Amino acid sequence: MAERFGYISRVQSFSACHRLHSVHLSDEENRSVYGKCNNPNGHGHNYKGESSSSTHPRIDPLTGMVMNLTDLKRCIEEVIMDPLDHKNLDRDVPYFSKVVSTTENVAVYIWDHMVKVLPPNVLYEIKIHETDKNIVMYRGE
Ligand SMILES: Nc1nc2c(c(=O)[nH]1)N=C([C@H](O)[C@H](O)COP(=O)(O)OP(=O)(O)OP(=O)(O)O)CN2
Ligand SMILES: [Zn+2]
Repeated sequence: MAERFGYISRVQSFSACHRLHSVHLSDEENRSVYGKCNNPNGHGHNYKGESSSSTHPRIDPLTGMVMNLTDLKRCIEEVIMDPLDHKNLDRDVPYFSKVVSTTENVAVYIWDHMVKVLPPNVLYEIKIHETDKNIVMYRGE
């Protein structure tokens, strides 16, 4: 039987607040760079994260799966929901105490933590919708 290849992905929404503020910039530079998003009291988002499988995942002929989506769900709970959902990213997540909580850096954070708990060569892309219009994709580069 010819080998088959498929792609899997799981979407998960999470809510968090943050403030765009870089420790490497002065207060005036922060205001200039981030504008309203530098408001000291922060603001919130209903983020939507999507974890997609690797570039060429084989469908196991015995199980019929690329990987069990239940395992991906458990990984998302551990890496995204537990540390990020209903949190203040800058105050509750140590990683963002020195890293500005842009959507790009949220995607990098999720990638760096998810790649440690998934089987090797499975994770292909993390896509984060910060708003309906602002979307970031990260592939581990
Ligand atoms: N490169 C990035 N730019 C911006 C980010 C980011 O993470 N990476 N984040 C923000 C702010 O967090 C902000 O909350 C999002 O911008 P905002 O203008 O509120 O969102 P929309 O563009 O969807 O708002 P509309 O007014 O409806 O267009 C800013 N920049
Ligand atoms: Zn924001």
